[in-house]
Amino acid sequence: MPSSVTIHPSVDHGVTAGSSHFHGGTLHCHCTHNPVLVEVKSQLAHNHACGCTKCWKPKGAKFSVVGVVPRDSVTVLENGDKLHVVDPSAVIQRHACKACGVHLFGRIENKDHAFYGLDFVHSELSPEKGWAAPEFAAFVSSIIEGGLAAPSEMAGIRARLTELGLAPYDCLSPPLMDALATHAAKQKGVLKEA
Ligand SMILES: N[C@@H](CCC(=O)N[C@@H](CSCO)C(=O)NCC(=O)O)C(=O)O
Ligand SMILES: [Zn+2]
Ligand SMILES: [Zn+2]
Repeated sequence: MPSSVTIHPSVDHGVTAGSSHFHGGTLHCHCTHNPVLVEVKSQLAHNHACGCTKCWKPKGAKFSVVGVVPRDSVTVLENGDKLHVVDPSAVIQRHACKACGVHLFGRIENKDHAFYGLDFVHSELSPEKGWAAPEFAAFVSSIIEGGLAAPSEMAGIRARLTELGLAPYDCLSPPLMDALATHAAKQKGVLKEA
């Protein structure tokens, strides 16, 4: 089902299923000389296309594709001195290569955050096959904010995402939004038990 509406190179020709026997691999930045090398000893969870302005996207892509792994499964193996945190004030501390700009991992350091303990990683940076497929599209309207789409294009983009099996949301997926809300309700002591 090819389309003139592009999302991200890894999904534009269809979403590739992941392997249930896959347990991680390596991530490499785009530097040809002394690339940053990161090991991820875990399969991805909640892999998704993200339209937000903060996530790293390959050149020409409207969306990022990003998933989460336990932070303890992430190890910088080579050239870690090239990494810097793109926005220290952001909830997700994105560690990017200063030379090529690729984001190697995004870490949540706020212990009170619902997703504390998880790192956001881009499996397209890995030569290994078997990473879990993206399951939905998040922050779709944010591509307008990022100057990557005109409002008039949004119906076609959402239709293409739906055709690819990536349900389009303007935040995270309902289960993840419920997890954030549940965490907040617990912190406020107002969680209603079913
Ligand atoms: N409209 C804003 C939204 C940015 C945003 O909230 N991004 C989410 C999802 S990023 C991964 O899916 C988020 O968690 N942000 C926290 C952070 O990025 O630190 C925009 O587009 O910038
Ligand atoms: Zn680099
Ligand atoms: Zn994002």
